Amino acid sequence: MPFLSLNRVCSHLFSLSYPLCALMVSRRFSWRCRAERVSAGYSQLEVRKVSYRPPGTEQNLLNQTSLSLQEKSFGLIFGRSGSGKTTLLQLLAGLSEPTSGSICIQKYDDSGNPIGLSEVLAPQRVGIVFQFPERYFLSDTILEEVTFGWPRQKADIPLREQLTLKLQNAINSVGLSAISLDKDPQSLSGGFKRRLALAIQLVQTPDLLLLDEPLAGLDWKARADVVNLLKDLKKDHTILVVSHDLRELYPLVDRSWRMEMGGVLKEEPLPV
Ligand SMILES: Nc1ncnc2c1ncn2[C@@H]1O[C@H](COP(=O)(O)OP(=O)(O)OP(=O)(O)O)[C@@H](O)[C@H]1O
Repeated sequence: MPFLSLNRVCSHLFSLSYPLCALMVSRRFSWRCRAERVSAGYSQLEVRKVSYRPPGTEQNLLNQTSLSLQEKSFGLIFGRSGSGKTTLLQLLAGLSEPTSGSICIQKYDDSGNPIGLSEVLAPQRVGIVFQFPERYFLSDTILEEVTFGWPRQKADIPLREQLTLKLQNAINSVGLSAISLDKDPQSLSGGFKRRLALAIQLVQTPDLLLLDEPLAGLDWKARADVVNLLKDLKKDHTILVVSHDLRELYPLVDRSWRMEMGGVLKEEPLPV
């Protein structure tokens, strides 16, 4: 199969002509820019006194955990193995329910005053990349992997337009646009597999991106590559990472917390 450009892919995927795809994408970009210019204030992820005890067990894995993370900033949770870091990410992603406490998004005006009530963080607004995400790739091509579960021929024009834009944004933002989308995901290098794992989440346009040990198992070159990518993604996304690789991620970090054994979270500068 020849190299598939993004425009070609869009038309192939949704049965549209290339000029129509290009028009849809450029129109959407101009709407987006206009919408961004008028926005004011900011929103913040707020975890409020969350405790978690798995059903049928006697012990809390998380105890009165609280944190807040402003949009478009980078938070890092570190701490000993088994302290509860991944458990917290799972709660944020909606994979388990807190036993008590709340996880929400609060909006603020430019002076830092809360606007209205906080909203519960819906699972569909969160993207999570697990440790070693490449182990969960299912498809034969990058395109199928990123668009897994999408409607094919039957989608109406507005939906096709929306999906085309999402695909283009996700592929561009992780730097995969120079790679043929018909490539087998398993043939990619370690660093590019991580890029693909991020694109799979970004295509859903999440408000919050959660990453569990994003540098684990990569060689030094791929690690540097992923750190640079995260630095770029931070400009447009709110990112919360669990990692032991403190030195490499240090330059990106806006806020950090230590998870102590027993699931107690404390805000603390990185010990590097
Ligand atoms: N469903 C469950 N039921 C009971 N115990 C659990 C459950 N899930 C996790 N645990 C335990 O909770 C503790 C915290 O696990 P978690 O994976 O969150 O730790 P972690 O800090 O992410 O560790 P690591 O850095 O090794 O990934 C561990 O002791 C784990 O065995």
